[in-house]
Amino acid sequence: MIIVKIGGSVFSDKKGQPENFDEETVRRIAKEIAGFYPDEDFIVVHGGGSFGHPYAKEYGIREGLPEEWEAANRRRIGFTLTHQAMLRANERFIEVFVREGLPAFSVSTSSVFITENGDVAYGDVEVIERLLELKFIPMLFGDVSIDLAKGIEILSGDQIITYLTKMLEPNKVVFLMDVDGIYDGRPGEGSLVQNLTRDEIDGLLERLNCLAAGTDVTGGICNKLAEAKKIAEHSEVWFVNGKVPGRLSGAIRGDGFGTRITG
Ligand SMILES: Nc1ncnc2c1ncn2[C@@H]1O[C@H](COP(=O)(O)OP(=O)(O)OP(=O)(O)O)[C@@H](O)[C@H]1O
Ligand SMILES: C=C(C)CCOP(=O)(O)O
Repeated sequence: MIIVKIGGSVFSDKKGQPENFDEETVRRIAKEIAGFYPDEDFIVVHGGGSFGHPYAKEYGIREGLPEEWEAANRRRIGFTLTHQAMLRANERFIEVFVREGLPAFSVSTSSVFITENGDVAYGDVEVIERLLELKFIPMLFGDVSIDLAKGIEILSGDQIITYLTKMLEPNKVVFLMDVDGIYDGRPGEGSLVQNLTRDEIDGLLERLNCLAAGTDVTGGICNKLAEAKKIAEHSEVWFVNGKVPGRLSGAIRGDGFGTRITG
């Protein structure tokens, strides 16, 4: 089984118009997956991109539910609007995958996971397991979540993958981004790290100025690397450029170009 994360930076321009969707790129990614399906089982998780992130930021979802009624109700509205935006993104993905003959089936993240400060505290993976047995491609997405500590939260696609990896033990996890992999510095300034062991991640996190690296509400590259450290305990992890044809296929085959993290 392979878990593929389609990052928000791959399927949309996060600084562009709200809800812009790069259908061409998503179609090409679907075609690459179709080259390995059904011999290989897949779970696909997509990020928020220009769909969920603007609402999450505008309504301060990560700050949780305040005591005061008016402020809390504004945030409840924002919670719903963020989720609806993610459902619209998800619908676009499902349409493209189905058109390519792939039985992608939407699993609404906020209905199957409960978080505690943004990490999954409880998740029902049985539906996902059954879908896989029946040869579907479960498709999840970064979403809002009911949170045990804060009332409400954002659940990043990256955190979902950590949980799924622990529970389902895939052979490989591939993160698609809009750069060639993990850089030892900012992309364009640092060099591409092609091979990384789990033990080397802490040092890299220290060398990267994590506060400046990501601008979205779920922590950008630093969060991704921190999650990759947990994921690499159970599975090989790849970070590759989802905008470049063939890179996903290379990671799936194991001879790809990007960053490969081993345990
Ligand atoms: N050292 C680094 N290595 C790789 N990418 C980096 C680094 N520093 C900053 N970045 C930026 O991080 C971005 C990827 O993180 P981002 O959170 O946007 O990922 P994503 O998975 O595509 O998005 P989303 O969280 O919306 O799904 C890249 O576009 C890149 O410019
Ligand atoms: C902002 C929302 C709703 C989802 C965030 O998921 P991510 O883009 O995978 O971090």
